[in-house]
Amino acid sequence: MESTTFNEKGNISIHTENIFPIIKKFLYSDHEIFLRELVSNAVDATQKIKRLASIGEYTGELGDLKIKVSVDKDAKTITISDRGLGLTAEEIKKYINQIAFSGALEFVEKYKDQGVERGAIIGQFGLGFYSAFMVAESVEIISRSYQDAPAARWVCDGSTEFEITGAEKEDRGTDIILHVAPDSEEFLDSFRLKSILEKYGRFLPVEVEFEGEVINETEPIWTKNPTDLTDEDYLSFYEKLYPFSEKPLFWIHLNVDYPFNLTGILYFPKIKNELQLSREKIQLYSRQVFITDEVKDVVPDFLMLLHGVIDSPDIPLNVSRSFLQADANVKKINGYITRKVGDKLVELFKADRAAYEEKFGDIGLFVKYGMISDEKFYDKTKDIVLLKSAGDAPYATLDEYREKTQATQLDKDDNLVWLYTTDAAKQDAYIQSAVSRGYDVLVLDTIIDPHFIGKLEQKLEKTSFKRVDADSLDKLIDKGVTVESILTDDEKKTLKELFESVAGQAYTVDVQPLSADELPVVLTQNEFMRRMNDMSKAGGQPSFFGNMPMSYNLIVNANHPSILRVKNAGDQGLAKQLVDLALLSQGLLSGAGLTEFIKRTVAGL
Ligand SMILES: Nc1ncnc2c1ncn2[C@@H]1O[C@H](COP(=O)(O)OP(=O)(O)OP(=O)(O)O)[C@@H](O)[C@H]1O
Repeated sequence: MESTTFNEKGNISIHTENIFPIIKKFLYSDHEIFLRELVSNAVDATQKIKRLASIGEYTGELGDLKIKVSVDKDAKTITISDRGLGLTAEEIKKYINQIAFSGALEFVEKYKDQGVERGAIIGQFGLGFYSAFMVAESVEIISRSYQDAPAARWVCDGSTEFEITGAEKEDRGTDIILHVAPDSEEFLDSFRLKSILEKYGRFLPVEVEFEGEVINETEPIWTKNPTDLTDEDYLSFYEKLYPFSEKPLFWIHLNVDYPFNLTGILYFPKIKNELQLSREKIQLYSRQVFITDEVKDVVPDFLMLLHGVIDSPDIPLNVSRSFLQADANVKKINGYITRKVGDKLVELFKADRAAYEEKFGDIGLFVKYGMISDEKFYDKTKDIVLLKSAGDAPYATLDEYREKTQATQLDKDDNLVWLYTTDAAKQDAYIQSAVSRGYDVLVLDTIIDPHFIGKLEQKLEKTSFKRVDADSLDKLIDKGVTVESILTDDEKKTLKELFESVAGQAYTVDVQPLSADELPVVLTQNEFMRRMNDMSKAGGQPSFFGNMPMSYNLIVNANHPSILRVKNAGDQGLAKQLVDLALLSQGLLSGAGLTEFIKRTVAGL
């Protein structure tokens, strides 16, 4: 067969009339973004003229550099005016007519040897200007360059045709005039316009004036040197970002310029309840332009609980989510933030343990969440995570707690068993009997704790966790001591049947010889089954275990005097009473069962 021998190279051609509507429609999902883009361009133009002046390329007066935004409802126009470097007719043709040819990048390239860093200039894609067409049916540029050239006027109605002519303009700088399209007249509302300006431009580095008022703060504290700032500065900035919030516990000033650029301040909020967690969010900025408060992919999940500001020109902004997740810079930023937060916590712990302990109620959630979700964070914070015991014992670190329990809570195989309660009030009876045996009981009652327990079991050698009601005391920490049974196997069988008939089918009955100091009947929940059940409830997904009812065991203490009485007299009434007491201590006796129990008890008084 003859082989094909095509070999041709060429350029793929794009027809602008096809691509233009796509840019207009889909470049940004949110139409209000046009204002962010145009004001950013004005900021860039202003920064550029300042830079040119500072390196002696521009020797004229800089004058008032305020950017002015105005709206004319009758003429249906929005105007953005700057006193930046301006554009000559040639430059308009070059930078504006060529979509995706960014003058910003070219400027940085040209002047980088004279100290212009990438970070000073916002634009990077050469697309932002066209977002104007999302809201305007035609756009005018009237500009006068700082260079000796006549002013120029460019008009385009959103088709691929444009017109460029001379213009009258005294001042250096650029006016962008949007002739707002009928379907976008909402943007002619000055409240709306002002709120968009404030949202995106609140911390822009050049003053922006709207209706006679400067709407921004040009030097927000995250751009300053931490040594020049006081606690008051940080607190009042927090108040500005999140009015009416409680004071944050502490904060971290982020500042890195290699291998990526990032500044910001992260605050640890005081958490009042777990539901409120995601209400106030971290705000993401790029060169002081607000981008979003959906920082999901930029900030590690567990740090979403924090508040504050992150500013980085290295986060790709105009691209899709999936790209963001895969972006190497974003990954590095994630790692950096995680490390900084870990460092700060260690520093607080070391500097003043008492103060750290006081805050731990609030920050415990971050620390545990972080330890679960990030190995490096686990390593960093494993020595400063604190455990709290029931009663009034002080907080202990993992090592301290190991030391504390080593002598008393080792089982026969040398495994350390850490007992815990998920509800100290409900499980009080169990806690008290464990404590009277000389055991310690941890309080692990937050939503994150089941996962935290799982993580610790995976990381700590020969250590397991059991909830205080998971078994009889003798079995919770199995010391391998066999308690002799007073009863024969036959007698135990009889007792088992008797208790089964009294307890009903919901409970499995197990007759065991336990120490005499244990209760006559204890209701327990197998640790493994209970965890499976809890997990599937928390995950909201039906699972194999989730579909099964909670399983409870009634452990009958074959060595308890009351049980011997039940056996000797075949006393069903006493058996019922003992079972009800066990149910009561788990909060499982209610309704008719409870009423009967009360009646029976009162009658016996
Ligand atoms: N107000 C202005 N004054 C002077 N030059 C401007 C002005 N607005 C736009 N330009 C020039 O036009 C170019 C293209 O602007 P455009 O907003 O499309 O892209 P960009 O700002 O470079 O990048 P991005 O897409 O990230 O905004 C700019 O790089 C700049 O050179």
